Formats: sequence, structure tokens, C-alpha cells
Amino acid sequence: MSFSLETRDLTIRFGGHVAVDAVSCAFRPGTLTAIVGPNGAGKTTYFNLISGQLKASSGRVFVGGDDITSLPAPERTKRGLGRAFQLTNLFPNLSVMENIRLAIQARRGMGLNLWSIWSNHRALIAEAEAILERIALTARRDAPAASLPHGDQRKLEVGILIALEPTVFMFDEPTAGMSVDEVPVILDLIREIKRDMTKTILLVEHKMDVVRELSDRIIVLHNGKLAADGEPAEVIASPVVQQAYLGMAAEDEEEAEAAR
Ligand SMILES: Nc1ncnc2c1ncn2[C@@H]1O[C@H](COP(=O)(O)OP(=O)(O)OP(=O)(O)O)[C@@H](O)[C@H]1O
Repeated sequence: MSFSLETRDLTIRFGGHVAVDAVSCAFRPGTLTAIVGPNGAGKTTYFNLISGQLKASSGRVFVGGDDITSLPAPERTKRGLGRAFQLTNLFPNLSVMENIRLAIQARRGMGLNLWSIWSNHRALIAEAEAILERIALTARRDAPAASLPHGDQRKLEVGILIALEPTVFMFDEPTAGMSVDEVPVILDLIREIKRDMTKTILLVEHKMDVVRELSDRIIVLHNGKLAADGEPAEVIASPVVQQAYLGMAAEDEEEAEAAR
């Protein structure tokens, strides 16, 4: 099976600091890969290099086998890379419905061609309504995006991503800042996307319970380098993850033991 996304020796330097250091990794359709690592490990920077927000110092990015390294971010979106930004994809003054509808129009390349929009109006509305159902925002369809609570804005952002129909979904801490009862809705949406075996999902996530439950594979970044890559159980048990995530807890245990 071919890879939907691949990075080869992907590297970026900020002055003397190598934030992402020769990361080579390939991702298959029908898989969800969690990217974990301590703060400052280079996870978001790796995403920025893939989606085109940052230009690599060296190395290459391939989507569907095509070298897209020199393409700007909007061109990469057209090639099937879809990234949920922390709410920056939303049009704040437009309604929930209009936000979804615009994303569908953008995907279909309808732009501002009024005849095309008019003739496809019913199909567009039906598709947007189906997405509103999926993200559980039908009741808020006419509310301006900016008026929604944080959790609903995050759901809308996932809805926009679904409307764009990317082949690669990139989520950077999708549940950050959400209340306990809002988290399952986002996780359900990710699970639903995952059921489509043509899609590839990359997930940066600090919550290890979420990672354990959703991922087929975990890669660990440490000081910008690929430090581990494999099955979730095996990677979670690896020394690098134990140290990065459980090191503090182990030290606390030792201190408690010593004090007894
Ligand atoms: N534009 C930039 N200019 C200079 N340094 C940067 C820039 N972007 C990121 N860095 C540095 O690169 C390193 C990796 O940062 P990055 O945000 O990718 O880490 P992260 O793994 O996503 O961390 P976190 O889990 O805290 O979000 C950090 O040392 C950061 O300070």
C-alpha cells in the first residue's frame, strides 16, 4: 500500500537551534498516528513543516507520492492536507452554517461563481446540514461563529475540516481547553473519520489516555528527533516515553519512598 504522506530528513533550524532534526516518517491511509513528546520537542513545528506554515531548512515532504516541499500552504491544502488550527480557520462574523457552506464551496472550487453556487444550492445546503448533524451544531446553525462557546467553536472547526474532505487530517491538541463533557464529541468525530480507510490522521496530543485509545501507531519526538516509532503499547512502554511522561511520577514515588 502506498503512503499518503511522507517526510524525508525533514529539518528546520532557528538560528543555531534545530527544532526538527532529519525526521523521516511515512504514513498510510486508514491509520491514526499520535505524535507525542515533551514540551518543545518539535511536534507543532513538524506539523508546520508538513502543512507549509514553515519552510524546511532541508528535507522533503511528499503527499500521495508527489514532492510538495516547494508548495505554499494553500496549494498543500488543495493536495489534500487538512489541518485544524486553533480556531483560526473560522470566519467569526459568519454563521455556523455559512462557515461550513464556504468550506464546501472552496472544496468544490466554486469560488464566487454565482451561477455555479445557485445551481448547486440545494445540494450544498443538504451537504452542509449533514455536516452540522455530525458535529452536533444543527441547533446553532444561524449563530455567528464568534458567539459560540469554545467547545462549539472547536467542533465547528472540525466540521470545516470534514467539509474540505482532505486525505490527511492533522489535529494539534484538538481537545485543549475543552470541558470534560465536550471532549467526547470531538473524540467521536475523530473516531468517525478514522473509520474511513482512505483517510490518514495525525494527532498531536498530550493526554496519554486519548493517545492510547485512538492511535494505531505512536511516534515520539525528542529534541526535534524521531526517538521512537511503533505500536502504541510498545512505544508507551519504551524508556523515552516512560521518562518523558512518567519520569516525574517515578521521581515523586522515589522521594515518597525515601521519606517513609
Ligand atoms: N518560529 C520559531 N522561531 C524560533 N524558535 C522556534 C519557532 N517555532 C518553534 N521554535 C522552537 O522550536 C522548538 C520546538 O517547538 P514546538 O512548538 O514545535 O514544540 P512542541 O513539541 O509542539 O511543544 P508543546 O508540546 O509545548 O506545544 C522549541 O524550542 C521552540 O521554542
